[in-house]
Amino acid sequence: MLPVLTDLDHFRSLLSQAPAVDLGALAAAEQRNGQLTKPPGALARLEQLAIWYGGWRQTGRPVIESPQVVIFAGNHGVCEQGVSAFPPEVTAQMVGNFEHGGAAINQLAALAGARLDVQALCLDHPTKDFTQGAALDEAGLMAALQAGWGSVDPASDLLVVGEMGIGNTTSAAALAHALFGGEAADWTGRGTGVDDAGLENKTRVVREGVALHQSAIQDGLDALRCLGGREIVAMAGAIAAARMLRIPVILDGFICCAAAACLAQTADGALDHCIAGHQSAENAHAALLAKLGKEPLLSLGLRLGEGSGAALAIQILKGAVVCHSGMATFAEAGVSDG
Ligand SMILES: O=C(O)c1ccc[n+]([C@@H]2O[C@H](COP(=O)([O-])O)[C@@H](O)[C@H]2O)c1
Ligand SMILES: Cc1cc2nc[nH]c2cc1C
Repeated sequence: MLPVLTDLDHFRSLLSQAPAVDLGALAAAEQRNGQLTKPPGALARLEQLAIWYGGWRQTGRPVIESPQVVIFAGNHGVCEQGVSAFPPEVTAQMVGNFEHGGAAINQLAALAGARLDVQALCLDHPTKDFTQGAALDEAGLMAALQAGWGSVDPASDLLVVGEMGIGNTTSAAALAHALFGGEAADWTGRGTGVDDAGLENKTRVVREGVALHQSAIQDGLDALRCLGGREIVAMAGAIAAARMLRIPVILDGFICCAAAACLAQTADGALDHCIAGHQSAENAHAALLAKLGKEPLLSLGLRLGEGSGAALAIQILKGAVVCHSGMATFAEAGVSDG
């Protein structure tokens, strides 16, 4: 059962005492892997994925039966600074599209056999423009965290979190810059497709926003309050809830990874139950994945968000797990093991 979140310090303490991978299950999965009818290591990364998944699911012979995809949507005051190629009303319009089954994620979640949930977070009340003040107050941060925390189905066995939010690559870039330093330009990309002048303006916005808040940011949760959008905060809440429930997570693109980075910069090892589904085309995603120590499963140049790359990667993880749990051992199949 998931505890009810009381306040931010409660969340911090839950993160720091989160369950670890089950070492017994990990050993059992490793042992089974060594007996399967293939040359040692021939399934390469698929073998490591299945063992990792079994460790978190606490079994040496895991199955994936009930994946869940949750998409959070939020609106961003920083759009007033002209940081996106699209207008903010597209966020609510796309929520309608998700609800009617017309978006890419609807197709990809269905293909992966995943349940899809959509949560629109106060779309009529954008966060404050973070170049003017903190994006959220503490109550707003808590509410969005709680929305994510409460969205995870305890009966699911794999989680993908996705997002929709015009302007959110600016917020994600600011979070990465605040958490990992460097220059604003290192973390700022074209998002939905701003031109060169747009990119320059967006980089200025990221630089100014981070300069305004840096002294107030001690950890990832401070960063989320100052610079985050509600959908980014909610993704962090859902990823943390999945950890409490021992549900492995596949991370999506740049914005999802910025949310995840806020957890990693709040408690060591907070992303041990996560793998990177893909590397998106957003400029800084590769650098962010490197900071997280995550190797993406796919690199298709996607830059859609919505959890789409991670939903596609469910199929890779399913492939790993069906081989691991369904293959015969050398002894069972009567194959000589060399
Ligand atoms: O997932 C990514 O890496 C990604 C890269 C570029 C754009 N997006 C999507 O595009 C939207 C944000 O782009 P922008 O230009 O409005 O900041 C948001 O809805 C994201 O889902 C997503
Ligand atoms: C149309 C559209 C669809 C999206 N899905 C995720 N982000 C998006 C941004 C736009 C602009």
